[in-house]
Amino acid sequence: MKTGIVGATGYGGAELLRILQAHPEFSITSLYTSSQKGKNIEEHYPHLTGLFPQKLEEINPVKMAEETDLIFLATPSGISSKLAPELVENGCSVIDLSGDFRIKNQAKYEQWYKKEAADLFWIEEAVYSLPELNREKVKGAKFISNPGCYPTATILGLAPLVKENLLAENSIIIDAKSGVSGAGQSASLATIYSELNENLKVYKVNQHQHIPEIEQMLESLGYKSPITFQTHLIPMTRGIMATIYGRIDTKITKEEIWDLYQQFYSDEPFVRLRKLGSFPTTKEVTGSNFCDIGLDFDERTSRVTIVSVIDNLMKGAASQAVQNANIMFGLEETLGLQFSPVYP
Ligand SMILES: NC(=O)C1=CN([C@@H]2O[C@H](COP(=O)(O)OP(=O)(O)OC[C@H]3O[C@@H](n4cnc5c(N)ncnc54)[C@H](OP(=O)(O)O)[C@@H]3O)[C@@H](O)[C@H]2O)C=CC1
Ligand SMILES: CC(=O)N[C@@H](CCC(=O)OP(=O)(O)O)C(=O)O
Repeated sequence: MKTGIVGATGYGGAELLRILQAHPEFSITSLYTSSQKGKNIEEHYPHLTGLFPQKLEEINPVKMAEETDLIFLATPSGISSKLAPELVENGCSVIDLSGDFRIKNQAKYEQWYKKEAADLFWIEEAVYSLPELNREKVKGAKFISNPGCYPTATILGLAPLVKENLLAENSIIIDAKSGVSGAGQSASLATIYSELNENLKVYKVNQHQHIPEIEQMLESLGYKSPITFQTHLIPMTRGIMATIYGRIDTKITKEEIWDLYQQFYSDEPFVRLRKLGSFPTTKEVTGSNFCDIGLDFDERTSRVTIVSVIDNLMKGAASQAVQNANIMFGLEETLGLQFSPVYP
């Protein structure tokens, strides 16, 4: 399949290049840029020296749709809302890694992203796909909206309990931490070494744009109340840890909760559960498409603690996008994604 990437010079795009280089079905034929036309990707990323001969081309949706079967949009929010519809209309399949088509309510998108929403028709056309929860909708789809990084870790951590309606109203609190690559490649004061090194920062308190995405998905699974969701920047390059708390009012034991998770994820190739009372670290999923989950239940407080980790650039972005591409094209879901995490 002829495959193109827009935003290959960014971090998510670079991970797409790494994964697709070894993929047996998706062949990278074209790379597109808004700022580096005519250059080779190795001028931007020396670690890719000698690997991708094609020059970066300018963005022209009609031409792109003629040249490729599938385009990954690894662009900032506010870009794909314009680009994706033209590509799909011209017959190209699209997977958008940005937030532009995830939130199905335009007013909510504008409130949280502080940007103009995409056209409602195209928001509805885009299939939001967290494969473990809605892969059926993806088969044969032409246009996929890939989930956000924090939502992936959070929703996978909560889904088994939410689907069983076990969490009390207004009881979910998510304390999430991300490595700095989550902010992309462009430098900002918050992410430079001297600001971040040996430091821990909370940011976007009660204002994170992933709140409506998580709430939308939890609502579709049956949890109707708002969540408390806070994010922290931690001095490491990659990884997200979402530590999730919720209250369970039904009489239940921790072993029963763990059994529920085991059953829910028993056939999932990319969700790994730790033994009851053991918890994953971010390094244990680095460079992979895994989401690792550990949990405990405190019978004194009736509170469950769930720890869910992913690599933000992989299961949180690029490798999940490839998982979606595999499903879209009727391929084995794990194709090109069966590699171990990078450790240590
Ligand atoms: N980083 C992460 O962990 C995650 C990121 N995402 C989302 O994925 C997308 C990409 O993120 P990330 O790779 O981190 O971001 P980066 O900032 O690292 O890269 C984004 C790329 O987009 C391209 N770009 C910038 N402006 C435009 C434009 N006007 N038109 C077309 N392309 C443009 C740039 O490439 P060029 O200059 O060559 O055009 C740039 O390299 C974002 O929407 C992000 O929110 C989602 C989940 C996790
Ligand atoms: C560490 C860091 O800054 N992370 C980013 C991740 C967001 C992202 O990837 O943007 P989307 O809304 O397109 O998913 C943030 O918190 O805003």
